[in-house]
Amino acid sequence: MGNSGEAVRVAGLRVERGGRTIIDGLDVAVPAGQVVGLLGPSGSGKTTLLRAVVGVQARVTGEVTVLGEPAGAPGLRRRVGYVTQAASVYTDLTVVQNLRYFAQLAGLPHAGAEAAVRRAVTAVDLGGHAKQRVGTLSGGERSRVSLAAALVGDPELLVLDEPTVGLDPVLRRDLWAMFRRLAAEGRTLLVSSHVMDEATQCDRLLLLRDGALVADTTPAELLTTTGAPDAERAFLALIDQQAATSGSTSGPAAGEGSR
Ligand SMILES: Nc1ncnc2c1ncn2[C@@H]1O[C@H](COP(=O)(O)OP(=O)(O)OP(=O)(O)O)[C@@H](O)[C@H]1O
Repeated sequence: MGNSGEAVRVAGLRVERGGRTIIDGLDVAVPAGQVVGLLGPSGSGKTTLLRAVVGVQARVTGEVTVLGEPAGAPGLRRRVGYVTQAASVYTDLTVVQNLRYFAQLAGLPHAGAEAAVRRAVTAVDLGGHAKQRVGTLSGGERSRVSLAAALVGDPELLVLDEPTVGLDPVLRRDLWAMFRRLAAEGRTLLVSSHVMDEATQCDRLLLLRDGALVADTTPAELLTTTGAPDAERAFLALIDQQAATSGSTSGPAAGEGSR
């Protein structure tokens, strides 16, 4: 992984979407081999940042370095797995057919592909649905197929945009256990969520609000610095603190439109 232990480095990132500046001068690093949670309210810029990391976001300025290469570089295609919020798999194919296709895209040799597909199906607990057409799966099952599609090529960096939305507590727990396992094996996971209790499962937390970093911390540090009893209240406390200190200088920090 090299690159001084960083999987991702973002420097001076600025992103415009629909004529608005969504992110304005963001600096942040994601250490390699960790599960890093990207948390923040709806509209805070999580997806935009993830898209910049994966290299699919237009109108980006600044530097985004991923596994030592510029974001979106062709050499990263097989090293980075990205799971979007909307399931991006083929509804007319079965689970296994989808995964075989993604294995091919990832350039896996035929011999290794079947084993990789089986591993991915097991990892997301879809063994019982392997031969089912994706179009007939439930929403949660379908999003797990997307996750499996990203896992099948065994990428070094997994960028997951709210992978646990719509999943029941047991599945969420199991998926987080899998994220932890993947990190223990040396992979890096950048996972967005607005479920604050998921924060406790991360090694590091990046808290985003209005496209700016409110905190780059650990779950334990977040609780001690704020004195809050849980991640949700800690986040709210940080927002209040920030609004109190920066409200007069940085515009609408405590105002309406931040959702
Ligand atoms: N194509 C676009 N044109 C204009 N504004 C956009 C566009 N795409 C996103 N935005 C705005 O950019 C901001 C950040 O959006 P983004 O999807 O990154 O937020 P998010 O934190 O991922 O939100 P959520 O948790 O709801 O998915 C939002 O205010 C959104 O309305």
